[in-house]
Amino acid sequence: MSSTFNPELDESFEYGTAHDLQTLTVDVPNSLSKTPDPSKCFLIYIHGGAWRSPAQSAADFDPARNLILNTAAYSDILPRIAGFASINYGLSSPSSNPSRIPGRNYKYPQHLQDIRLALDWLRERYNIGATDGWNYILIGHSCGATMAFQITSSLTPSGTGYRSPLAVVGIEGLYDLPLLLKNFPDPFYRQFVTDAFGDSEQNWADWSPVNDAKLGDTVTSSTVLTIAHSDDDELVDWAQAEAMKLAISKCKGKEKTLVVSLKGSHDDVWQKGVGVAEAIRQTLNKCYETE
Ligand SMILES: N[C@@H](CC(=O)c1ccccc1NC=O)C(=O)O
Repeated sequence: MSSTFNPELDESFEYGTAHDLQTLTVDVPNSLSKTPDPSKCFLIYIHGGAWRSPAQSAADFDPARNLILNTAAYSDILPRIAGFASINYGLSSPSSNPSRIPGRNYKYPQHLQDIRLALDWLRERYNIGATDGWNYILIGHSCGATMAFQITSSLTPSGTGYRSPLAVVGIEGLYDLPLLLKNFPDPFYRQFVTDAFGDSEQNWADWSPVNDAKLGDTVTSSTVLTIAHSDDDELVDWAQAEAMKLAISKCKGKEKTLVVSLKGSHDDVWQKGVGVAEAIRQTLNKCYETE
């Protein structure tokens, strides 16, 4: 018997009907059992793009997924992977020129509500993430990393019908929005934060994962929290990763914190795929290291 993952289904589905970005792509074996195999987990990706770039989408996960599936260098982690999913979600638009297209003028927490709908859909359809369901790892790039951590603290309290993710992987993530704006005075940064979160600076701090007191109460002590960042990132600095490391060190799961140093520019890490794939490899190895 080969343990190699052989995707039979690579499809786009609608997880909602409010607009055309409520879709996700799924890549799983057709015969996937509802009964989970505890030696495997699902990889669920949340793309970046500053909550508003029309150029980024669920397809951002393709280069890393293809590397993992087709490159001998990743054959060590392939047996751990039950499938891949990648989520599209509604976007913001410049407040100076608001879009009239449905799903293009989002304000927080609408983006996050779409992520939750997508996860609910995966849970209903494939039993991914249900209390008795498949294990999963949430992976996010840039603002996708922000949302991966934000959504985790609403999924994990008992009674939600979800199990804790095996890991949360933040790549080139935004974790402390006031600090980001302080370190990057270019008006573009303030603009995209305002477009997504409105004018209230308090709101920016409240939504920053570094200030999420619930994260530590909700993840289990075995949840791996990965902060991956590249020295070559020209758009987001290490100060974000450092701030999140400090915040995580106060969590119950701190012994499972993993810091991964990547190479390549902010967008190289997903466009070339090596950075995202490498963060996933190290995370999976950490998740299963005690076996
Ligand atoms: N390529 C994006 C820029 C972008 O995504 C970005 C820029 C600075 C800091 C973070 C960013 N994205 C995070 O999700 C754009 O064209 O809007």
